[in-house]
Amino acid sequence: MSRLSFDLLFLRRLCTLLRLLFPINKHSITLYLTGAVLLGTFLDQITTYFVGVVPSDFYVALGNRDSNTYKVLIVKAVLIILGKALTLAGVKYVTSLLYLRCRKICDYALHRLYFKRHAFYKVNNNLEKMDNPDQRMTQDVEKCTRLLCVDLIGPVLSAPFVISYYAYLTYQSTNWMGPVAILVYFFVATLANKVILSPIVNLVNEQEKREGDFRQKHMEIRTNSEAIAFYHSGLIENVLTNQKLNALLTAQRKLVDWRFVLSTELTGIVSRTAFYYLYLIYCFTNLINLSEKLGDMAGVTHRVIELLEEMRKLHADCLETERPPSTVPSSVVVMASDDNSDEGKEKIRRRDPNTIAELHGKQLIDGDDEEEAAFLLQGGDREEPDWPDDGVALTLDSSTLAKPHDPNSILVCNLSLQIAQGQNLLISGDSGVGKTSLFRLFAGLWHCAGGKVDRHWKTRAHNLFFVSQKPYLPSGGTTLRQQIVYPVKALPVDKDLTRLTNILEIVKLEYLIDRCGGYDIPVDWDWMDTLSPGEAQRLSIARVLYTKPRVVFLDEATSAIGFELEMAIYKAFEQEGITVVSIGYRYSLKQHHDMELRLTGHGEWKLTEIDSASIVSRTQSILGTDTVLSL
Ligand SMILES: Nc1ncnc2c1ncn2[C@@H]1O[C@H](COP(=O)(O)OP(=O)(O)OP(=O)(O)O)[C@@H](O)[C@H]1O
Repeated sequence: MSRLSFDLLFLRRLCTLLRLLFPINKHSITLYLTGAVLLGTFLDQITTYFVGVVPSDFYVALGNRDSNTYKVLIVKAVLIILGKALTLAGVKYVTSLLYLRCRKICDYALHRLYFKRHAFYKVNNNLEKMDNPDQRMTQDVEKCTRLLCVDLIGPVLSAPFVISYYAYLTYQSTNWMGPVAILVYFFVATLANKVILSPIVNLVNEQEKREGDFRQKHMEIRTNSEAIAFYHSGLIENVLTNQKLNALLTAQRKLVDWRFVLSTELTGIVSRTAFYYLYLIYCFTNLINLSEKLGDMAGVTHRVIELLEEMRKLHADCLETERPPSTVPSSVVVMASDDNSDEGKEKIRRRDPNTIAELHGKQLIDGDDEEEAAFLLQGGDREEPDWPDDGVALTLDSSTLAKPHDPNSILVCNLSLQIAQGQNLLISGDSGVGKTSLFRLFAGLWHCAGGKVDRHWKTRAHNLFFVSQKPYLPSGGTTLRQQIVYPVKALPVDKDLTRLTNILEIVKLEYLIDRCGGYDIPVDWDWMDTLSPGEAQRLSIARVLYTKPRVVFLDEATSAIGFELEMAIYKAFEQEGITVVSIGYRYSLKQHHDMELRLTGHGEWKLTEIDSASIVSRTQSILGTDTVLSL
């Protein structure tokens, strides 16, 4: 790991961060908020000055026994205290709004790069040297923006003025009341804190929970990155993750609003005790504290901007240029509705920004990512012409596959093969020999060490559908419909219900309809934890039957399902005209395939035709004729 410190690299990264958070244009809300913070800090300093000098006026009036001046001073003091309370609370409120805005901008920008194409797969699978990207996007971004907006911006920008001014005043006067007042302030403020803070405990609790949910979502993406990458569903995950972020920010906003009330009351007490000649000491102490915070910020800024830079590089070099044009991934979030109306298509063609916001959540940075906008807006538009189609999905031409970062560790050597519609292929071989890695190559997640892969179709779910070894079911609040139609985004469409029920009957999961209270009720249990491995596999198969891809890639996708149901599932694939490429060990699987590619280790392989008739008779002899014929 590279050593990060407070150096030129930090300054460069700080500039990147500032450019991201404070874009210089007339719509830049963060710039306006920073202006408001500065104005508030300035006003706060003025009121602090008056709070400091008003006691001395009282001394003069009391010494002269001047009751008229004393009365005027009382009114003046009350106004000053109110002013101080308001400015301090105002500064706190505006800095908190600035922090929330900056956090949102920073996380949205990182999410956009993270979920675009397969960046999340690369950064999570050690294909790029990047530790804990999830922590960088959650905790580190939070800390970095909080330190910058809440702790540093106001004091750093106003420090030169405040220090020189109070240095001048201290030089001119002295007063023994200072330490006593500070002590009184300390006791009163502590007492007031204790009483007034109680109601916000619940809000803090909620905020912590939301923080945990947000982190958990990123953990989920990290753990299931391969499955999600196979689904090419980065964009729907982006939407789901932003939902968690927004729930967290809403909880934080409530807290900020409450603290606004709180600080208005507290500052009424606080402001009674400021003295300008002690203020200088306070300012210096503050600056010493700030240097500590600046150090903290340097650490997290390195981590956050390093991730941003790495992902930008990844998109610039690897994901775009290392692929032939036909392999540009097309992670499209398609709406699971039959919105084939002319109006719907027209909206999509026009790239209506409201449609994007409606479907995918509003992105803060408009950006000029034409390619991304095109992907997002192609939803449902299946009439768009594909590439020339001769029924061949993929061609491997003398392809050599090796483990990432280890070109000498060859898994498959010089393989020439075509994946074509109507030709079911079984891939077999011992554990760890490279079967799943071949799927990674087919899906464009890994690249060839030699030879080439030609993709004849766009990598979309309705063309090529990958079902990974470990089923992936998005967690919390997900409806049954969303689980079935994944990776497209679910919309309640009544006319789909019969079809969904038929599919659930094929995979024998119809009881889930009752258990979930229908198709469109968000369930409050975790799908992965609650469903058995066999049920999770059957739900993954239901997705295939819903999507009806031209070719499905099944990585031991029926390993936890009984023989009879497996037969029924393969029969359903055949009826739907879905070509199957399976990885599996079971002998009985052979009868559903035309060819077998056997990986024998050390890069060697054997491609043979399968004699289905002899397989069926052998399976019959093992399982009994009646069982097989009845299917
Ligand atoms: N990201 C990675 N980086 C380096 N090596 C990897 C990575 N992913 C997998 N491998 C290694 O590549 C080899 C092939 O893995 P693969 O998952 O293709 O095996 P498999 O044949 O599908 O095994 P199984 O039948 O047990 O699922 C294994 O030795 C595995 O440890």
